[in-house]
Amino acid sequence: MTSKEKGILIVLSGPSGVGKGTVCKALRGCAPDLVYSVSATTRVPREGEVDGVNYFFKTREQFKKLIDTDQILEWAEYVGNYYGTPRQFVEETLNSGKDIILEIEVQGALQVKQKFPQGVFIFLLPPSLDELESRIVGRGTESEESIRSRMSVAMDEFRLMDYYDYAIVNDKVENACSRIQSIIVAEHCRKDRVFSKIKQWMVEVK
Ligand SMILES: Nc1ncnc2c1ncn2[C@@H]1O[C@H](COP(=O)(O)OP(=O)(O)OP(=O)(O)O)[C@@H](O)[C@H]1O
Ligand SMILES: Nc1nc2c(ncn2[C@@H]2O[C@H](COP(=O)(O)O)[C@@H](O)[C@H]2O)c(=O)[nH]1
Repeated sequence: MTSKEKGILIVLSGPSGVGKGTVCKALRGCAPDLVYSVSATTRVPREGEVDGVNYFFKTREQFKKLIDTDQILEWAEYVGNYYGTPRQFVEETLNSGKDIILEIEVQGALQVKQKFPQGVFIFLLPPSLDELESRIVGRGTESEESIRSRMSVAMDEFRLMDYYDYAIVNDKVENACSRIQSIIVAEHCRKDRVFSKIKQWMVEVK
């Protein structure tokens, strides 16, 4: 019997406002087979955000219960709110052979790296710090205080970039998208991933 090859877990991190969400949205068009993890958060929804689509919006009590019942793969507190990845959806997607992308901040990414060292960790960079700030400001969703906190957290995040496998610049959304797609294609060709399939052939032929 042939065992199904598992999908690849991809983590996309980068400072707030760099364009992770925008790039992921564009990826949906050019990489339709990629599955997107929807996180849980205690943050209040922004205008237009839909529960279950952008996030699963939770109270602090509900979020803590998810942690206590082992339903969260990783979680972190970011600028006063909790964010976490529902575990079951990620595991089921990988077991079904599909690739999944998690758009999460660095503390959570490091937890994922411990649990899935074979995952692919991508850090998205802005073309410059000025451009980063003008993207957060231009989005128009954050208070001045939140913008300051997010810019300050960004500096801590840059320090942890070394834990990532790839760093790509989001100069233009289409460039960032095609860079991520190239990484995914290359990762599928890594000999250790391909070799596990060949080993299965060897077992079958014996
Ligand atoms: N390549 C780009 N060039 C110019 N503007 C961009 C680019 N990518 C994203 N933006 C703009 O930057 C702003 C922030 O983008 P986005 O919300 O996707 O960032 P994010 O990294 O997901 O932020 P957060 O982590 O806070 O959710 C948006 O207004 C978006 O339109
Ligand atoms: N550790 C996790 N971080 C997450 C998750 N979902 C989103 N995030 C990150 O939080 C910040 C802020 O997001 P925002 O929507 O309030 O702007 C950003 O860096 C996201 O990538 C998660 O499940 N775990």
